[in-house]
Amino acid sequence: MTHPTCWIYDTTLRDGAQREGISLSIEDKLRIAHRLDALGIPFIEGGWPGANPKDVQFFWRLQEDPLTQAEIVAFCSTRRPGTSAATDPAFKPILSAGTRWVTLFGKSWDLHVIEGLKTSLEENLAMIGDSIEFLIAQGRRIIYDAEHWFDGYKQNPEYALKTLEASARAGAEWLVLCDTNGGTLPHEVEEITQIVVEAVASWDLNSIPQIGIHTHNDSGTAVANALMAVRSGARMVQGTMNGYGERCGNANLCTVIPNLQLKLGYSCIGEDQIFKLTETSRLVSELVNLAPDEHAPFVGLSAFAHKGGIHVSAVQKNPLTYEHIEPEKVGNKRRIVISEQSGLSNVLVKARSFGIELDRNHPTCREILQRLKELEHQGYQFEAAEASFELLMREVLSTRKSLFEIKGFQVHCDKRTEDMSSSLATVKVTVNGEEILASAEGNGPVSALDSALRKALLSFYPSIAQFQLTDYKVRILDGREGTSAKTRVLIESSNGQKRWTTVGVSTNILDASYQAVVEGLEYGLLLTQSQENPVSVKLS
Ligand SMILES: CC(=O)SCCNC(=O)CCNC(=O)[C@H](O)C(C)(C)COP(=O)(O)OP(=O)(O)OC[C@H]1O[C@@H](n2cnc3c(N)ncnc32)[C@H](O)[C@@H]1OP(=O)(O)O
Ligand SMILES: CC(=O)C(=O)O
Repeated sequence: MTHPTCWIYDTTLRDGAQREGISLSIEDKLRIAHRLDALGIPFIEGGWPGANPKDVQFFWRLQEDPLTQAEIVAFCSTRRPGTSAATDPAFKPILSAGTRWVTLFGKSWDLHVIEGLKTSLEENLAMIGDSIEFLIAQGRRIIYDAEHWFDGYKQNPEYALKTLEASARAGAEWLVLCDTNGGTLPHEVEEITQIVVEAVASWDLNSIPQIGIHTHNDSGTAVANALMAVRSGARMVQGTMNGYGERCGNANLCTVIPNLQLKLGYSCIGEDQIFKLTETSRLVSELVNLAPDEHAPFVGLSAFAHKGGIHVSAVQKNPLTYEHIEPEKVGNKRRIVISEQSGLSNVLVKARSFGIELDRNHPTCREILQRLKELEHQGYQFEAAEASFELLMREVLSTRKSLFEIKGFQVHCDKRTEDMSSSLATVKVTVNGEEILASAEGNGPVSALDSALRKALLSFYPSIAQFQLTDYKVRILDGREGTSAKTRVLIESSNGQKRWTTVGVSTNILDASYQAVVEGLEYGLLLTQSQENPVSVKLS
Protein backbone atom coordinates (compact mmCIF):
# COMPACT_ATOMS: atom_id res chain seq x y z
CA MET A 1 0.00 0.00 0.00
CA THR A 2 1.40 3.45 -0.87
CA HIS A 3 1.00 6.21 1.64
CA PRO A 4 0.31 9.84 0.72
CA THR A 5 3.27 12.11 1.40
CA CYS A 6 3.07 14.96 3.84
CA TRP A 7 6.18 17.14 3.49
CA ILE A 8 7.81 18.13 6.73
CA TYR A 9 9.40 21.56 6.85
CA ASP A 10 11.57 22.25 9.86
CA THR A 11 12.05 25.85 10.99
CA THR A 12 13.97 25.21 14.23
CA LEU A 13 16.92 27.22 12.92
CA ARG A 14 14.73 30.25 12.14
CA ASP A 15 11.39 30.33 14.00
CA GLY A 16 12.80 28.02 16.72
CA ALA A 17 15.66 30.46 17.26
CA GLN A 18 13.04 33.21 17.84
CA ARG A 19 12.25 31.56 21.20
CA GLU A 20 13.33 33.61 24.18
CA GLY A 21 16.42 31.98 25.70
CA ILE A 22 17.81 30.40 22.50
CA SER A 23 20.94 31.75 20.86
CA LEU A 24 22.64 29.46 18.38
CA SER A 25 26.20 29.67 17.12
CA ILE A 26 26.98 28.85 13.49
CA GLU A 27 28.46 25.53 14.67
CA ASP A 28 25.25 24.71 16.58
CA LYS A 29 23.17 25.54 13.50
CA LEU A 30 25.33 23.33 11.30
CA ARG A 31 25.12 20.40 13.71
CA ILE A 32 21.35 20.73 14.03
CA ALA A 33 20.93 20.97 10.24
CA HIS A 34 22.97 17.81 9.69
CA ARG A 35 21.04 15.92 12.38
CA LEU A 36 17.71 16.92 10.84
CA ASP A 37 19.06 15.85 7.46
CA ALA A 38 19.98 12.45 8.93
CA LEU A 39 16.47 12.19 10.39
CA GLY A 40 15.09 12.50 6.86
CA ILE A 41 13.41 15.93 7.14
CA PRO A 42 12.90 17.04 3.52
CA PHE A 43 12.92 20.86 4.03
CA ILE A 44 15.11 22.65 6.56
CA GLU A 45 14.77 26.41 6.89
CA GLY A 46 18.21 27.71 7.82
CA GLY A 47 17.50 31.34 8.68
CA TRP A 48 17.09 34.76 7.12
CA PRO A 49 20.26 35.63 5.22
CA GLY A 50 20.84 39.35 5.61
CA ALA A 51 18.98 39.67 8.91
CA ASN A 52 22.26 39.02 10.77
CA PRO A 53 25.83 38.06 9.83
CA LYS A 54 25.48 34.60 11.38
CA ASP A 55 22.70 33.59 9.02
CA VAL A 56 24.68 34.81 6.00
CA GLN A 57 27.70 32.74 7.01
CA PHE A 58 25.64 29.70 7.93
CA PHE A 59 24.42 29.34 4.34
CA TRP A 60 27.95 29.83 2.99
CA ARG A 61 29.31 27.18 5.36
CA LEU A 62 26.60 24.78 4.22
CA GLN A 63 27.69 25.29 0.62
CA GLU A 64 31.08 23.82 1.68
CA ASP A 65 29.47 21.02 3.71
CA PRO A 66 26.12 20.35 2.02
CA LEU A 67 23.26 18.29 3.37
CA THR A 68 22.79 14.84 1.91
CA GLN A 69 19.07 14.73 1.21
CA ALA A 70 17.24 17.77 2.64
CA GLU A 71 16.56 21.01 0.81
CA ILE A 72 18.01 23.90 2.78
CA VAL A 73 15.70 26.90 2.53
CA ALA A 74 16.40 30.63 2.93
CA PHE A 75 13.66 32.76 4.50
CA CYS A 76 12.80 36.43 3.86
CA SER A 77 9.98 38.91 3.52
CA THR A 78 8.46 40.43 0.44
CA ARG A 79 10.12 43.59 -0.87
CA ARG A 80 9.57 46.88 0.92
CA PRO A 81 6.59 49.03 -0.20
CA GLY A 82 7.32 51.56 -2.93
CA THR A 83 10.48 49.81 -4.18
CA SER A 84 11.15 47.14 -6.79
CA ALA A 85 12.24 43.61 -6.00
CA ALA A 86 15.19 43.89 -8.38
CA THR A 87 16.57 46.88 -6.46
CA ASP A 88 15.64 45.82 -2.92
CA PRO A 89 18.99 45.21 -1.19
CA ALA A 90 17.35 42.60 1.08
CA PHE A 91 17.28 40.07 -1.79
CA LYS A 92 21.03 40.16 -2.43
CA PRO A 93 21.99 38.00 0.57
CA ILE A 94 19.06 35.70 -0.17
CA LEU A 95 20.50 34.97 -3.59
CA SER A 96 24.02 34.63 -2.28
CA ALA A 97 22.79 31.98 0.18
CA GLY A 98 22.69 29.77 -2.90
CA THR A 99 19.60 27.74 -2.00
CA ARG A 100 17.27 26.19 -4.56
CA TRP A 101 14.22 27.06 -2.42
CA VAL A 102 13.27 30.37 -0.81
CA THR A 103 10.40 30.90 1.61
CA LEU A 104 8.96 34.34 1.27
CA PHE A 105 6.48 35.64 3.81
CA GLY A 106 3.87 38.24 2.95
CA LYS A 107 0.90 39.91 4.55
CA SER A 108 -2.59 38.38 4.34
CA TRP A 109 -4.32 40.60 6.89
CA ASP A 110 -5.48 44.03 5.76
CA LEU A 111 -4.82 45.39 9.27
CA HIS A 112 -1.12 44.57 8.88
CA VAL A 113 -0.97 46.09 5.43
CA ILE A 114 -2.56 49.36 6.50
CA GLU A 115 -1.09 49.70 9.99
CA GLY A 116 2.13 47.65 9.84
CA LEU A 117 3.43 48.23 6.32
CA LYS A 118 1.59 51.59 6.06
CA THR A 119 0.80 50.94 2.44
CA SER A 120 -2.21 50.23 0.25
CA LEU A 121 -3.88 46.85 -0.20
CA GLU A 122 -3.00 46.98 -3.92
CA GLU A 123 0.67 47.69 -3.23
CA ASN A 124 0.84 44.67 -0.90
CA LEU A 125 -0.46 42.44 -3.72
CA ALA A 126 2.22 43.92 -6.00
CA MET A 127 4.93 43.35 -3.34
CA ILE A 128 3.96 39.67 -3.13
CA GLY A 129 3.78 39.16 -6.91
CA ASP A 130 6.97 41.12 -7.78
CA SER A 131 9.06 39.49 -5.09
CA ILE A 132 8.09 35.98 -6.14
CA GLU A 133 8.54 36.68 -9.85
CA PHE A 134 11.96 38.22 -9.22
CA LEU A 135 13.21 35.26 -7.19
CA ILE A 136 11.86 32.76 -9.71
CA ALA A 137 13.61 34.69 -12.50
CA GLN A 138 16.81 34.19 -10.47
CA GLY A 139 16.23 30.42 -10.55
CA ARG A 140 14.61 29.96 -7.14
CA ARG A 141 11.57 27.84 -6.24
CA ILE A 142 9.13 29.50 -3.88
CA ILE A 143 7.27 28.54 -0.76
CA TYR A 144 4.94 31.39 0.15
CA ASP A 145 4.21 31.78 3.89
CA ALA A 146 0.91 33.66 4.22
CA GLU A 147 1.56 35.43 7.52
CA HIS A 148 -1.52 35.89 9.76
CA TRP A 149 -3.53 33.89 7.27
CA PHE A 150 -6.33 32.79 9.59
CA ASP A 151 -6.79 36.17 11.32
CA GLY A 152 -6.67 37.90 7.95
CA TYR A 153 -9.18 35.49 6.43
CA LYS A 154 -11.59 35.95 9.34
CA GLN A 155 -11.45 39.75 9.01
CA ASN A 156 -11.50 40.11 5.25
CA PRO A 157 -11.76 36.79 3.40
CA GLU A 158 -11.95 38.34 -0.03
CA TYR A 159 -8.70 40.28 0.38
CA ALA A 160 -6.89 37.41 2.12
CA LEU A 161 -7.71 35.12 -0.83
CA LYS A 162 -6.46 37.80 -3.24
CA THR A 163 -3.02 37.74 -1.53
CA LEU A 164 -2.83 33.96 -1.95
CA GLU A 165 -3.94 34.20 -5.55
CA ALA A 166 -1.24 36.84 -6.21
CA SER A 167 1.40 34.45 -4.89
CA ALA A 168 0.04 31.52 -6.88
CA ARG A 169 -0.14 33.52 -10.12
CA ALA A 170 3.44 34.70 -9.60
CA GLY A 171 4.55 31.05 -9.42
CA ALA A 172 4.75 30.02 -5.75
CA GLU A 173 4.66 26.21 -5.55
CA TRP A 174 3.49 26.06 -1.94
CA LEU A 175 0.98 28.35 -0.22
CA VAL A 176 1.48 27.97 3.51
CA LEU A 177 -1.34 29.12 5.78
CA CYS A 178 0.20 30.62 8.91
CA ASP A 179 -1.54 30.96 12.25
CA THR A 180 1.03 33.55 13.23
CA ASN A 181 -0.62 34.69 16.48
CA GLY A 182 -1.56 31.11 17.43
CA GLY A 183 -5.12 32.07 18.38
CA THR A 184 -7.01 29.87 15.92
CA LEU A 185 -8.74 26.69 17.08
CA PRO A 186 -8.70 23.30 15.32
CA HIS A 187 -12.27 23.44 13.93
CA GLU A 188 -11.55 26.86 12.36
CA VAL A 189 -8.32 25.60 10.81
CA GLU A 190 -10.17 22.61 9.38
CA GLU A 191 -12.91 24.73 7.87
CA ILE A 192 -10.73 27.53 6.48
CA THR A 193 -8.12 25.16 5.03
CA GLN A 194 -10.88 23.33 3.17
CA ILE A 195 -12.12 26.63 1.74
CA VAL A 196 -8.59 27.48 0.55
CA VAL A 197 -8.06 24.07 -1.06
CA GLU A 198 -11.30 24.51 -3.01
CA ALA A 199 -10.55 28.14 -3.92
CA VAL A 200 -7.08 27.33 -5.23
CA ALA A 201 -8.44 24.48 -7.35
CA SER A 202 -10.96 26.88 -8.89
CA TRP A 203 -8.35 29.45 -10.03
CA ASP A 204 -7.31 29.18 -13.62
CA LEU A 205 -3.58 28.49 -13.10
CA ASN A 206 -0.93 26.76 -15.21
CA SER A 207 0.12 24.78 -12.22
CA ILE A 208 -1.81 24.37 -8.99
CA PRO A 209 0.23 25.07 -5.87
CA GLN A 210 -0.02 22.81 -2.87
CA ILE A 211 -1.15 23.95 0.56
CA GLY A 212 0.94 23.96 3.71
CA ILE A 213 0.31 24.84 7.35
CA HIS A 214 2.40 26.75 9.91
CA THR A 215 0.96 26.94 13.42
CA HIS A 216 1.92 28.52 16.72
CA ASN A 217 1.04 27.19 20.13
CA ASP A 218 -0.47 30.23 21.88
CA SER A 219 -3.77 28.37 22.37
CA GLY A 220 -2.01 25.08 23.12
CA THR A 221 -3.38 23.66 19.86
CA ALA A 222 -0.48 24.03 17.39
CA VAL A 223 -0.16 20.29 16.78
CA ALA A 224 -3.92 19.72 16.63
CA ASN A 225 -4.26 22.64 14.20
CA ALA A 226 -1.55 21.21 11.94
CA LEU A 227 -3.23 17.79 11.93
CA MET A 228 -6.62 19.31 11.13
CA ALA A 229 -5.12 21.22 8.20
CA VAL A 230 -3.64 18.00 6.84
CA ARG A 231 -7.03 16.33 7.13
CA SER A 232 -8.42 19.22 5.08
CA GLY A 233 -5.86 18.82 2.31
CA ALA A 234 -2.62 20.54 3.45
CA ARG A 235 0.41 18.54 2.34
CA MET A 236 3.22 20.42 4.10
CA VAL A 237 3.59 20.96 7.84
CA GLN A 238 5.99 23.58 9.10
CA GLY A 239 7.13 23.21 12.70
CA THR A 240 10.14 22.92 14.95
CA MET A 241 11.95 20.30 16.97
CA ASN A 242 10.57 20.17 20.51
CA GLY A 243 8.12 22.93 19.56
CA TYR A 244 10.65 25.74 20.08
CA GLY A 245 9.54 29.08 18.68
CA GLU A 246 8.45 32.66 19.23
CA ARG A 247 6.32 33.14 22.43
CA CYS A 248 4.69 29.75 23.22
CA GLY A 249 6.39 27.98 20.35
CA ASN A 250 5.53 26.31 17.07
CA ALA A 251 3.94 22.99 16.20
CA ASN A 252 6.21 20.36 17.72
CA LEU A 253 7.48 18.14 14.91
CA CYS A 254 8.37 15.43 17.43
CA THR A 255 4.62 15.12 17.99
CA VAL A 256 3.42 15.97 14.48
CA ILE A 257 5.59 13.41 12.66
CA PRO A 258 4.61 10.28 14.62
CA ASN A 259 0.94 11.31 14.61
CA LEU A 260 0.97 11.78 10.85
CA GLN A 261 3.09 8.77 10.07
CA LEU A 262 2.12 6.18 12.67
CA LYS A 263 -1.53 7.10 13.10
CA LEU A 264 -2.81 8.87 10.02
CA GLY A 265 -0.79 6.86 7.50
CA TYR A 266 1.16 9.70 5.86
CA SER A 267 4.71 9.23 4.78
CA CYS A 268 6.84 11.99 6.38
CA ILE A 269 10.29 10.57 7.02
CA GLY A 270 11.65 7.11 6.23
CA GLU A 271 10.20 4.18 8.12
CA ASP A 272 13.79 3.30 9.02
CA GLN A 273 14.39 6.85 10.29
CA ILE A 274 11.48 7.56 12.62
CA PHE A 275 13.17 5.57 15.39
CA LYS A 276 15.83 8.35 15.46
CA LEU A 277 13.22 10.87 16.64
CA THR A 278 13.86 10.59 20.39
CA GLU A 279 17.62 10.77 20.00
CA THR A 280 17.35 13.78 17.65
CA SER A 281 14.95 15.60 19.96
CA ARG A 282 17.35 15.19 22.90
CA LEU A 283 20.39 16.17 20.86
CA VAL A 284 18.67 19.34 19.67
CA SER A 285 17.72 20.27 23.24
CA GLU A 286 21.35 19.74 24.22
CA LEU A 287 22.56 21.99 21.38
CA VAL A 288 20.10 24.78 22.15
CA ASN A 289 21.07 24.41 25.82
CA LEU A 290 17.56 23.84 27.17
CA ALA A 291 16.62 20.95 29.45
CA PRO A 292 14.58 18.38 27.51
CA ASP A 293 10.88 18.33 28.32
CA GLU A 294 10.65 15.00 30.14
CA HIS A 295 6.89 14.85 29.64
CA ALA A 296 6.90 15.57 25.91
CA PRO A 297 4.67 13.18 23.95
CA PHE A 298 6.49 10.36 22.13
CA VAL A 299 10.06 11.51 22.90
CA GLY A 300 10.01 12.56 26.59
CA LEU A 301 11.72 10.47 29.24
CA SER A 302 8.32 9.95 30.88
CA ALA A 303 6.36 9.40 27.65
CA PHE A 304 6.27 5.66 28.35
CA ALA A 305 6.99 5.68 32.12
CA HIS A 306 4.49 3.73 34.21
CA LYS A 307 4.10 4.66 37.85
CA GLY A 308 0.65 3.58 39.11
CA GLY A 309 0.61 -0.04 40.31
CA ILE A 310 -2.52 -0.81 38.27
CA HIS A 311 -0.81 0.43 35.11
CA VAL A 312 2.39 -1.51 35.74
CA SER A 313 0.50 -4.72 36.46
CA ALA A 314 -1.45 -4.40 33.18
CA VAL A 315 1.53 -3.32 31.05
CA GLN A 316 3.39 -6.44 32.15
CA LYS A 317 0.54 -8.51 30.72
CA ASN A 318 0.14 -6.48 27.53
CA PRO A 319 1.78 -3.06 26.92
CA LEU A 320 -1.18 -1.99 24.76
CA THR A 321 -3.23 -1.63 27.95
CA TYR A 322 -1.51 1.67 28.80
CA GLU A 323 0.56 2.62 25.75
CA HIS A 324 -0.74 4.26 22.57
CA ILE A 325 2.21 3.08 20.45
CA GLU A 326 5.24 0.87 20.91
CA PRO A 327 7.90 3.22 22.36
CA GLU A 328 10.67 1.65 20.23
CA LYS A 329 8.96 2.93 17.06
CA VAL A 330 10.13 6.46 17.93
CA GLY A 331 13.33 5.31 19.61
CA ASN A 332 12.00 5.70 23.14
CA LYS A 333 11.64 3.04 25.81
CA ARG A 334 9.27 1.85 28.47
CA ARG A 335 10.20 2.64 32.05
CA ILE A 336 8.75 1.41 35.31
CA VAL A 337 8.85 3.93 38.12
CA ILE A 338 8.98 3.02 41.78
CA SER A 339 7.10 5.11 44.37
CA GLU A 340 4.32 5.09 46.95
CA GLN A 341 1.91 4.62 44.01
CA SER A 342 3.49 1.22 43.33
CA GLY A 343 2.05 -2.24 43.68
CA LEU A 344 3.85 -5.57 43.76
CA SER A 345 4.19 -5.50 39.96
CA ASN A 346 6.47 -2.42 40.14
CA VAL A 347 8.63 -4.12 42.78
CA LEU A 348 8.97 -7.31 40.72
CA VAL A 349 9.93 -5.44 37.54
CA LYS A 350 12.46 -3.27 39.35
CA ALA A 351 13.93 -6.29 41.13
CA ARG A 352 14.39 -8.01 37.76
CA SER A 353 16.22 -4.97 36.44
CA PHE A 354 18.60 -5.32 39.43
CA GLY A 355 19.16 -9.03 38.63
CA ILE A 356 16.86 -10.19 41.44
CA GLU A 357 14.08 -12.65 40.60
CA LEU A 358 11.23 -12.46 43.09
CA ASP A 359 8.06 -14.48 43.42
CA ARG A 360 5.07 -12.18 44.00
CA ASN A 361 3.59 -14.66 46.51
CA HIS A 362 6.65 -14.53 48.75
CA PRO A 363 5.91 -12.40 51.88
CA THR A 364 9.21 -10.52 51.45
CA CYS A 365 7.83 -8.82 48.35
CA ARG A 366 5.04 -7.23 50.40
CA GLU A 367 7.58 -6.24 53.04
CA ILE A 368 9.66 -4.40 50.42
CA LEU A 369 6.53 -2.64 49.18
CA GLN A 370 5.54 -1.63 52.71
CA ARG A 371 9.02 -0.30 53.53
CA LEU A 372 8.95 1.69 50.28
CA LYS A 373 5.57 3.24 51.10
CA GLU A 374 6.55 4.05 54.70
CA LEU A 375 9.78 5.73 53.62
CA GLU A 376 8.02 7.72 50.88
CA HIS A 377 5.54 8.85 53.53
CA GLN A 378 8.51 10.15 55.56
CA GLY A 379 9.69 12.17 52.54
CA TYR A 380 12.01 9.80 50.67
CA GLN A 381 11.47 9.65 46.93
CA PHE A 382 12.74 6.59 45.15
CA GLU A 383 11.60 7.20 41.57
CA ALA A 384 14.74 9.20 40.90
CA ALA A 385 16.87 7.30 43.45
CA GLU A 386 16.84 3.75 42.20
CA ALA A 387 20.24 2.96 43.74
CA SER A 388 18.80 3.64 47.21
CA PHE A 389 15.81 1.46 46.34
CA GLU A 390 18.08 -1.41 45.32
CA LEU A 391 19.95 -1.09 48.64
CA LEU A 392 16.62 -1.07 50.51
CA MET A 393 15.51 -4.16 48.61
CA ARG A 394 18.77 -5.98 49.34
CA GLU A 395 18.46 -5.06 53.01
CA VAL A 396 14.99 -6.59 53.28
CA LEU A 397 16.26 -9.65 51.42
CA SER A 398 19.29 -9.82 53.77
CA THR A 399 21.64 -9.65 50.77
CA ARG A 400 22.99 -6.13 51.45
CA LYS A 401 26.69 -6.63 52.10
CA SER A 402 28.30 -4.70 54.92
CA LEU A 403 31.27 -3.01 53.22
CA PHE A 404 31.94 -0.48 55.96
CA GLU A 405 30.33 0.83 59.09
CA ILE A 406 30.33 4.48 60.06
CA LYS A 407 30.74 5.01 63.77
CA GLY A 408 30.21 8.75 63.62
CA PHE A 409 31.22 12.03 62.02
CA GLN A 410 31.87 15.63 62.97
CA VAL A 411 31.81 18.66 60.72
CA HIS A 412 33.23 22.02 61.61
CA CYS A 413 32.34 25.05 59.48
CA ASP A 414 34.47 28.15 59.61
CA LYS A 415 33.44 31.50 58.11
CA ARG A 416 36.00 34.22 58.76
CA THR A 417 35.44 36.85 56.13
CA GLU A 418 32.89 37.51 53.40
CA ASP A 419 34.99 35.57 50.85
CA MET A 420 36.58 32.97 53.08
CA SER A 421 34.80 29.95 54.40
CA SER A 422 36.00 26.37 54.83
CA SER A 423 34.79 23.16 56.42
CA LEU A 424 36.58 20.32 58.11
CA ALA A 425 35.01 16.86 58.48
CA THR A 426 36.23 13.96 60.60
CA VAL A 427 34.80 10.44 60.26
CA LYS A 428 35.31 7.23 62.17
CA VAL A 429 34.75 4.12 60.05
CA THR A 430 35.34 0.41 60.54
CA VAL A 431 36.18 -1.86 57.63
CA ASN A 432 36.70 -5.60 58.21
CA GLY A 433 37.04 -4.91 61.97
CA GLU A 434 39.72 -2.23 61.45
CA GLU A 435 38.93 1.25 62.76
CA ILE A 436 39.97 4.28 60.71
CA LEU A 437 39.83 7.95 61.66
CA ALA A 438 40.10 10.35 58.72
CA SER A 439 39.74 14.11 58.28
CA ALA A 440 39.45 16.26 55.18
CA GLU A 441 38.71 19.84 54.27
CA GLY A 442 36.20 21.08 51.72
CA ASN A 443 34.70 24.34 50.50
CA GLY A 444 31.48 23.32 52.26
CA PRO A 445 30.40 20.74 54.85
CA VAL A 446 29.10 18.15 52.35
CA SER A 447 32.23 18.29 50.24
CA ALA A 448 34.41 17.94 53.39
CA LEU A 449 32.37 14.96 54.60
CA ASP A 450 32.49 13.30 51.19
CA SER A 451 36.28 13.77 51.03
CA ALA A 452 36.84 12.43 54.56
CA LEU A 453 34.78 9.30 53.80
CA ARG A 454 36.67 8.65 50.58
CA LYS A 455 39.97 9.15 52.39
CA ALA A 456 38.99 6.59 55.04
CA LEU A 457 37.88 3.99 52.50
CA LEU A 458 40.34 4.46 49.64
CA SER A 459 43.01 2.01 50.75
CA PHE A 460 40.37 -0.73 51.17
CA TYR A 461 38.42 0.10 48.04
CA PRO A 462 40.69 1.78 45.42
CA SER A 463 37.82 2.03 42.87
CA ILE A 464 36.45 4.90 45.01
CA ALA A 465 39.01 7.12 43.28
CA GLN A 466 36.90 6.86 40.10
CA PHE A 467 33.63 7.92 41.75
CA GLN A 468 32.45 11.45 41.16
CA LEU A 469 29.55 13.36 42.61
CA THR A 470 27.82 14.62 39.46
CA ASP A 471 24.64 16.27 40.80
CA TYR A 472 23.32 17.42 44.15
CA LYS A 473 19.69 18.45 44.58
CA VAL A 474 18.09 19.73 47.74
CA ARG A 475 14.34 20.04 48.24
CA ILE A 476 12.63 21.48 51.29
CA LEU A 477 9.65 19.25 52.06
CA ASP A 478 7.64 21.45 54.44
CA GLY A 479 8.62 25.02 53.74
CA ARG A 480 6.31 26.43 56.45
CA GLU A 481 8.72 25.04 59.08
CA GLY A 482 11.33 27.54 57.89
CA THR A 483 14.93 26.62 58.64
CA SER A 484 13.87 23.58 60.70
CA ALA A 485 12.01 22.06 57.73
CA LYS A 486 12.60 18.50 56.60
CA THR A 487 15.02 18.31 53.69
CA ARG A 488 15.34 15.74 50.91
CA VAL A 489 18.71 15.41 49.22
CA LEU A 490 19.28 13.55 45.95
CA ILE A 491 22.86 12.83 44.97
CA GLU A 492 23.90 11.56 41.58
CA SER A 493 27.26 9.78 41.38
CA SER A 494 29.23 8.33 38.49
CA ASN A 495 32.12 5.92 37.99
CA GLY A 496 32.77 7.19 34.47
CA GLN A 497 30.60 4.44 32.93
CA LYS A 498 27.43 4.44 34.93
CA ARG A 499 25.43 7.00 36.92
CA TRP A 500 23.33 6.25 39.98
CA THR A 501 21.23 8.31 42.36
CA THR A 502 20.73 7.99 46.11
CA VAL A 503 18.45 9.80 48.54
CA GLY A 504 18.58 11.03 52.13
CA VAL A 505 15.91 12.74 54.27
CA SER A 506 16.31 14.60 57.55
CA THR A 507 15.47 17.86 59.30
CA ASN A 508 19.25 18.33 59.31
CA ILE A 509 20.46 19.08 55.78
CA LEU A 510 23.89 17.70 56.60
CA ASP A 511 22.44 14.42 57.87
CA ALA A 512 20.25 14.11 54.72
CA SER A 513 23.31 14.75 52.57
CA TYR A 514 25.36 12.29 54.62
CA GLN A 515 22.80 9.50 54.07
CA ALA A 516 22.81 10.12 50.32
CA VAL A 517 26.63 10.37 50.12
CA VAL A 518 27.16 7.15 52.11
CA GLU A 519 24.64 5.20 50.02
CA GLY A 520 26.21 6.66 46.87
CA LEU A 521 29.63 5.30 47.88
CA GLU A 522 28.18 1.96 48.98
CA TYR A 523 26.26 1.52 45.74
CA GLY A 524 29.31 2.40 43.66
CA LEU A 525 31.31 -0.26 45.51
CA LEU A 526 28.54 -2.80 44.95
CA LEU A 527 28.67 -2.01 41.24
CA THR A 528 32.45 -2.52 41.20
CA GLN A 529 32.09 -5.84 43.01
CA SER A 530 29.27 -7.09 40.81
CA GLN A 531 31.32 -6.25 37.70
CA GLU A 532 34.17 -8.32 39.15
CA ASN A 533 31.92 -11.18 40.44
CA PRO A 534 28.41 -11.05 38.96
CA VAL A 535 25.78 -12.44 41.38
CA SER A 536 22.07 -12.90 40.98
CA VAL A 537 19.57 -13.57 43.70
CA LYS A 538 16.54 -15.76 43.25
CA LEU A 539 13.82 -15.68 45.87
CA SER A 540 10.89 -17.99 45.36
C1 LIG B 1 6.03 35.88 11.53
C2 LIG B 1 7.50 35.89 11.58
O1 LIG B 1 8.04 35.23 12.43
S1 LIG B 1 8.32 36.78 10.46
C3 LIG B 1 10.00 36.65 10.93
C4 LIG B 1 10.32 37.50 12.11
N1 LIG B 1 11.71 37.39 12.38
C5 LIG B 1 12.46 38.43 12.65
O2 LIG B 1 11.99 39.55 12.70
C6 LIG B 1 13.91 38.17 12.93
C7 LIG B 1 14.83 38.84 11.94
N2 LIG B 1 14.53 40.25 11.81
C8 LIG B 1 15.52 41.21 11.76
O3 LIG B 1 16.71 40.94 11.88
C9 LIG B 1 15.07 42.62 11.48
O4 LIG B 1 13.76 42.83 11.96
C10 LIG B 1 15.12 42.91 9.93
C11 LIG B 1 16.59 42.88 9.48
C12 LIG B 1 14.32 41.92 9.13
C13 LIG B 1 14.52 44.31 9.65
O5 LIG B 1 15.15 45.23 10.48
P1 LIG B 1 14.83 46.79 10.33
O6 LIG B 1 15.04 47.18 8.92
O7 LIG B 1 15.66 47.47 11.37
O8 LIG B 1 13.27 46.95 10.61
P2 LIG B 1 12.42 46.63 11.91
O9 LIG B 1 12.80 45.30 12.45
O10 LIG B 1 12.45 47.75 12.90
O11 LIG B 1 10.94 46.58 11.31
C14 LIG B 1 10.52 45.61 10.40
C15 LIG B 1 10.19 46.27 9.07
O12 LIG B 1 9.83 45.22 8.15
C16 LIG B 1 8.56 45.56 7.54
N3 LIG B 1 7.90 44.32 7.18
C17 LIG B 1 7.30 43.43 8.00
N4 LIG B 1 6.77 42.44 7.25
C18 LIG B 1 7.07 42.71 5.96
C19 LIG B 1 6.77 42.07 4.73
N5 LIG B 1 6.10 40.92 4.71
N6 LIG B 1 7.21 42.63 3.60
C20 LIG B 1 7.91 43.77 3.63
N7 LIG B 1 8.23 44.42 4.76
C21 LIG B 1 7.79 43.90 5.91
C22 LIG B 1 7.86 46.34 8.66
O13 LIG B 1 6.79 47.08 8.17
C23 LIG B 1 8.99 47.21 9.17
O14 LIG B 1 9.16 48.24 8.26
P3 LIG B 1 9.49 49.78 8.71
O15 LIG B 1 10.92 49.72 9.19
O16 LIG B 1 9.34 50.55 7.46
O17 LIG B 1 8.53 50.10 9.78
C1 LIG C 1 6.00 32.96 8.82
C2 LIG C 1 5.85 32.76 10.24
O1 LIG C 1 6.79 32.42 10.93
C3 LIG C 1 4.55 32.98 10.85
O2 LIG C 1 3.67 33.53 10.20
O3 LIG C 1 4.38 32.62 12.02
